[in-house]
Amino acid sequence: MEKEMMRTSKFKRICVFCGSSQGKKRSYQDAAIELGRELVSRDIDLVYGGGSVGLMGLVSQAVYNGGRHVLGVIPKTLMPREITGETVGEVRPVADMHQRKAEMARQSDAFIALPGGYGTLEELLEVITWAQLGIHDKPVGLLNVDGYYNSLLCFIDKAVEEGFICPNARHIIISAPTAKELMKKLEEYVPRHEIVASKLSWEIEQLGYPAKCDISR
Ligand SMILES: C/C(=C\CNc1ncnc2c1ncn2[C@@H]1O[C@H](COP(=O)(O)O)[C@@H](O)[C@H]1O)CO
Repeated sequence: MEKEMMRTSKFKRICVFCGSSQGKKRSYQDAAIELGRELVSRDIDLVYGGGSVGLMGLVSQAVYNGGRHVLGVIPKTLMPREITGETVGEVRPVADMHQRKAEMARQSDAFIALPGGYGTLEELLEVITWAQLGIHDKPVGLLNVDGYYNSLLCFIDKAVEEGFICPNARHIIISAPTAKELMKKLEEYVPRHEIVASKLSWEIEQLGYPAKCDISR
């Protein structure tokens, strides 16, 4: 009870998308560990794609070492240790990649993408699209370590300029260079975009979303 009153964040669980590789620069690895520690310092639990490979292993180990709960959501096909390594904390096996993304989203109050490749980009763009459509109203953060995502952010600005993303929807992505700055922005985030359809009008059962969300607008 006392611990609950001292809670330093409005988020209970954050989903982190990140590379299954470590990347070439030490700064990417340091940022994954720093993000894990930042979540711990704010009493936030981790949801992620499971396993110990790449940045995924570093962020999950940092959160686990800090005493917070770690939930790895992993398709059964990727479960063999030789593919993804050991998962610390709780492992939730799911049937496929679609179920994994729905379950990671359902379990989390916000999303953060660290540097990564195709898998990370796909996960990030999907939760942004879902926010735009009104499937969820959870904040989406981009940890832009050493400017790794500058070209993606420029591309998104170009899409706004060219009329493919509406200016208010540009604000769905919250970016910052450090975990501390990003967490501060995520805590303060208020959606500005028009949603296409209310969360409740989506196929809630199919997407696995609870009828009521912890984070309200
Ligand atoms: C492809 C390789 C290993 C596969 N191992 C993975 N284990 C767990 N989760 C994974 C794996 N690969 C992708 N994911 C998910 O996508 C994101 C990382 O993908 P990226 O392409 O490396 O950015 C991550 O958030 C997971 O949810 C050999 O490297």
